[in-house]
Amino acid sequence: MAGFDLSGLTASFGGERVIGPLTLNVKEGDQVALVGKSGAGKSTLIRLIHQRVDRESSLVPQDLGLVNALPVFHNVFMGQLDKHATWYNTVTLVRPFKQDRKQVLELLDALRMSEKLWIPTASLSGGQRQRVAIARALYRNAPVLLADEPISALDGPMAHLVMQLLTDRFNTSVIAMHDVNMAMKYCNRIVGIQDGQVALDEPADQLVASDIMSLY
Ligand SMILES: Nc1ncnc2c1ncn2[C@@H]1O[C@H](COP(=O)(O)OP(=O)(O)OP(=O)(O)O)[C@@H](O)[C@H]1O
Repeated sequence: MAGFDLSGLTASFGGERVIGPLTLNVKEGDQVALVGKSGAGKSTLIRLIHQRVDRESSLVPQDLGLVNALPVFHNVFMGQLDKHATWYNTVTLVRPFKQDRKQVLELLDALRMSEKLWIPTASLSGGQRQRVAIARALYRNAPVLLADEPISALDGPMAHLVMQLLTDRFNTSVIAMHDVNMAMKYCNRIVGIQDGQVALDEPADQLVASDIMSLY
């Protein structure tokens, strides 16, 4: 599976509908930026999509989902936990295999933090922690990337480096983003969410920033 076609997506909290019913058809090659004001429903939608496509996706959740007590290596390795036998994962906890160390190190190098390989995740900065979650998604290497504000804690040059990496490595993605200019630069389709509904769905090259700003 590379794309997906989901319908009947709904979510409610305390009896109040915050998403849908909503239909989203994402084709292979679609790099979708989910935009919309705070509280519009982007994170909830990413979670709903993840529930449906699950193992076919690499997820970068907004809360990152890292295990603070474990080193960076192990947090990145978790991206492939379900691809290995239990014995392999258990051995890795104590003595990681050479080929995995090499692969994780290459990813960290691409994210400019190879020196942090064995550092406990708890002692990293916010931007470094975000890059660990990104490395875990890259390591998983699933057909679809689902990412919820993956560059929110990164400085300008690092945000560009990460978006370039993500769009190079994942042919199909749904990325919730607040930065409209970054969304238009790195994604080829813009989906605007307003009050839990799709209020805009256009190719990025047919929009200007002010078209998107009307959602805010
Ligand atoms: N666990 C929850 N319990 C109750 N309400 C929730 C919960 N999660 C989200 N909501 C509500 O659902 C709506 C959509 O929230 P969501 O986090 O999806 O928005 P968002 O567009 O991702 O916002 P942001 O850009 O601030 O991250 C909001 O009104 C929010 O208060």
